[in-house]
Amino acid sequence: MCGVFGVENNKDAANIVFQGLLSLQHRGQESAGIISSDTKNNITRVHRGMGNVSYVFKPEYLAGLNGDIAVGHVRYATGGKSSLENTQPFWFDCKHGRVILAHNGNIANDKQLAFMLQKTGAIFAHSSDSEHIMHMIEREKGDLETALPKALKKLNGAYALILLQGSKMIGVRDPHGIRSLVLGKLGKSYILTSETIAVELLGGKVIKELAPGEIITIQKGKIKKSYIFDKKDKAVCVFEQVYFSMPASRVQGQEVAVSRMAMGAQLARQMKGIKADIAMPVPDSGMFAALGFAKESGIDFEQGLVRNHYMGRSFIMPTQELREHLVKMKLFPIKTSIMGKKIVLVDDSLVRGTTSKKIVKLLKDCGAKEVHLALSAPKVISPCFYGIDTPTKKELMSTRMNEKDIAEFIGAESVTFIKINNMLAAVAGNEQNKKGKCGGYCAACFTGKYPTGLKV
Ligand SMILES: O=P(O)(O)OC[C@H]1O[C@H](OP(=O)(O)OP(=O)(O)O)[C@H](O)[C@@H]1O
Ligand SMILES: NC(=O)CC[C@H](N)C(=O)O
Ligand code: SF4
Ligand SMILES: [Mg+2]
Repeated sequence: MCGVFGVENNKDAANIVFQGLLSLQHRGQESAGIISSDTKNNITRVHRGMGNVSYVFKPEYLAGLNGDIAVGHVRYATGGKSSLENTQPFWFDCKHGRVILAHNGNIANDKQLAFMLQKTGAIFAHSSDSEHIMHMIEREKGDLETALPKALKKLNGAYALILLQGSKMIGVRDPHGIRSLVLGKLGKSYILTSETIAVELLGGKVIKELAPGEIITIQKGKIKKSYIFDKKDKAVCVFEQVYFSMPASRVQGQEVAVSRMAMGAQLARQMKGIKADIAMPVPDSGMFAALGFAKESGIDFEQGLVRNHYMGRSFIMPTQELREHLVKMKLFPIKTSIMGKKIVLVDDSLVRGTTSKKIVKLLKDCGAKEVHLALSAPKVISPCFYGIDTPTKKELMSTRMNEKDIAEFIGAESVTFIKINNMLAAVAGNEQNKKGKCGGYCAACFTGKYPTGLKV
């Protein structure tokens, strides 16, 4: 995950980035940073810290970040520990002058790269995979824009990058387009960011989602160059549709809320004939799937769980202890809605099982008669190496248990996962899905087939 946001040609650059990061907070809660440059006087200003955006950027820090170009990052660690030293953006003084880098994604061959780089004299200042990208660029001949595609071809993984060099802002999307990058316009400034909502909330206009393998160079309000440096089969992360993105954002042109409702409707068709009093969402991310389920099945939608919005997302917390604590603290039951009811509980996904176990118990403690858990994502059976922290198979509940065992373990009457083709049929860019392929989407965590050819 992680969120990136860059803006150029704007006197209020850091403040715009700050607002952009606020709207991307759901993509990374561990740390946040902004680097701005005053390009006339060649001054770079940096502020990074652990915690949420509004906590890190107290007004006095934000006020000190003046400049006309800036980039920001919210981090969900996947490579290297969750620490201040790994908080992005990073800046480097190198043969290309001062270069600033923000990365969403994960480099799967980072260990091999690190070994090679260190052996040949590299000194690392960070322990995250993102630094390796810059080292690789620096080893290539030519100016930054010449070196960039040569270096990127040596990476195996997923990346949406924003680089700043003087008044230039460069955006890169990996050859499969696994991670997203959106181009927007705000007055005379261009924006590059992870989600459409971050542009639109500021009153800007979304121009396009960058194409897989696209590099775009923008300078002083003008697009200087845009080309495809490497094109592979499109494989956009389907989990953006399932869980990561804001429902109001568009992924491959389709509003995420629409995709989630369609997934819920597909689930209802799969579970046709189920007898229940209410369809209840697990907020937040299960909300639209439950709505779709209720509409399609005719079972009443009822919100029996209320989320505390002052607390973050549990799945992206860095330790199991923190995840368990957060799930416990963040959902309140509405007892009147729950007591004596047969409930279809709709959530977007079951990964480690942390959420489901706690919630089913909560509902049963409040007097629910039956709980049938319905998931709008298929079984997660393989780790993600592209920017999600599910590094080992043994952490994934569906690799150890079938539906019956999971139901027993979490205390539910039944558990149903959406079938993979039904999920893919619900999302946009799905022409090939009808032929039974994951056309346009990466679904490796459900299939074990990695678009970049990784083997586990
Ligand atoms: O099986 P698990 O390992 O518990 O992971 C899956 C759960 O985690 C996510 O919720 P999260 O609390 O992160 O975010 P949300 O509030 O946006 O739903 C997701 O929506 C599922 O509820
Ligand atoms: N989730 C992400 O995009 C993380 C970016 C990078 N791999 C890091 O750990 O900082
Ligand atoms: S493996 Fe899963 S979470 Fe990772 S990029 Fe692919 S679809 Fe997304
Ligand atoms: Mg959830």
